[in-house]
Amino acid sequence: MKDTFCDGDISGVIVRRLARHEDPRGWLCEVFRRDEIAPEHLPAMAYVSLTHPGVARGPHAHRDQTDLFGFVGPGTFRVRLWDAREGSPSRGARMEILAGEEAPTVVIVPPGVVHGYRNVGEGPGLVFNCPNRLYAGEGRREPVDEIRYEDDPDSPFPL
Ligand SMILES: Cc1cn([C@H]2C[C@H](O)[C@@H](COP(=O)(O)OP(=O)(O)O[C@H]3O[C@H](C)C(=O)[C@H](O)[C@H]3O)O2)c(=O)[nH]c1=O
Repeated sequence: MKDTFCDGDISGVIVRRLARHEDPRGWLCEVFRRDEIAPEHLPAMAYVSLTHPGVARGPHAHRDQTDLFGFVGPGTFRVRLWDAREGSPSRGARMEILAGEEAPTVVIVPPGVVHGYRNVGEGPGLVFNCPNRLYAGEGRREPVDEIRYEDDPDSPFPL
């Protein structure tokens, strides 16, 4: 397992800062559009999770799934990604992104890229994900496509 990483862009990771359309009622952000997203990234489902202040989710990786994370608030997250993929042109690269209420952002994470995020705000934070694969497959009949590192005391992926 690769265990030394340097700051740098990770091949295939897309970070899209969202335009927030504000008016006296509040704001609106487009999250994704079929005419602006690669067909292979089109979502198969969506979920939303709430994370308490100071708490992290991940680091995880997927063998086949691409994640499309949306950080639009409430809350602020420190997102970290690592490229440990054999043969990747950016193997050894790591990225850190601050995202959430003040910086609405979509992060597209290709298969094999290790990723996770920590709520670095003062209150609970919401994140949604629109992955391109169904969780546990059709009818939830398949093994979950997920490699979890959070319980590895020697994990080279600190959140
Ligand atoms: C993702 C998912 C989870 N679940 C259930 C399974 C567990 O009973 C509970 C919590 O799931 P998990 O511990 O996997 O949640 P996280 O640790 O936040 O992981 C998620 O966020 C990290 C950053 C990831 O990258 C994973 O893709 C994603 O699983 O929700 C479902 O029922 N459907 C789903 O689509």
